[in-house]
Amino acid sequence: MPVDLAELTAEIAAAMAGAEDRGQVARYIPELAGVDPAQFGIAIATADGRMFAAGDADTGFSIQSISKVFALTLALGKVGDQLWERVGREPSGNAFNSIVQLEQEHGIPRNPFINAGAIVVSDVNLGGHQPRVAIGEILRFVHYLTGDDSIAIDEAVAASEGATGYRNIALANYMRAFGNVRHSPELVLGLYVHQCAIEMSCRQLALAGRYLMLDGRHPDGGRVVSPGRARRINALMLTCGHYDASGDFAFRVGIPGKSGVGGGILAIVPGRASIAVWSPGLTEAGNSRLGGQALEILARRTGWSIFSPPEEGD
Ligand SMILES: NC(=O)CC[C@H](N)C(=O)O
Repeated sequence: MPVDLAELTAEIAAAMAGAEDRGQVARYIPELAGVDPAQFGIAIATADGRMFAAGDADTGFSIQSISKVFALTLALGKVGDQLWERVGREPSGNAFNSIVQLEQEHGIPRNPFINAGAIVVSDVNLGGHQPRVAIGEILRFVHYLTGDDSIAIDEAVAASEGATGYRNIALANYMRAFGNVRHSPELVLGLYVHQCAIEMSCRQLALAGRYLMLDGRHPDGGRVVSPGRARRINALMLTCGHYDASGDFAFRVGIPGKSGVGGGILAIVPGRASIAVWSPGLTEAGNSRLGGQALEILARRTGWSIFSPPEEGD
């Protein structure tokens, strides 16, 4: 029998409201340290155009590394498969902000979803312009995907990370030394911290992810990316979207997902659903603790793991 998604989202939100171990809110970006960990939201946009939401699904949060999905989509649109000469496609097995592999691997980051890889993607998206121009382009892309022009950048979060992001400054400079960052690190990071500081609610994020469940199509009929590209972005989300906990996420949930240290996760069930969950407390690996648990329950109850055979009438 098909699952009632209205009931299920409400049930998951209620279970998460009472959860005791909620993880730790990110502290290394000062502006994020003050976010109330008691919050939880979930929103599901389905392929047939319905939306189910529960909990704090309309509260805005910092999407942080989830922005790497949209930035990657734009960069692939600009340089196509040439991007893969500068960024790999393998899980890193290291923390999101690790520098350790870069020396051995000649300044080529393992994948576009760790910070080093996303910084190279920002270098591509900068394309000789001022950060302001490239930031405008990413925001316009998100407006187009959601149909919501109210989505904006939280300038306080961007400034907070810009002032304290010493690891990212190190990563950008290190890759500059290898020639894999081509603009000034300061300009590239200007773009990077602003894209991370985009604020969205679960409902908005679920809308933004729809092209990835629809084989690259915009729900309004246009094409955002080719089917093959949508498939590959989903593959990268499954293998690299949760950093060194990507294997565990695939094991427990079995759905492509991209997390951010703001506590959000965007998860894509190809052909079925674009899901956003948010709870600010994180695991040690920097992924939303309750967000991961919520998706685990959702996948089990719906049979939406990509490793499950499709059920008739579902
Ligand atoms: N995992 C994340 O969300 C990291 C993004 C954050 N802006 C950083 O660069 O550290």
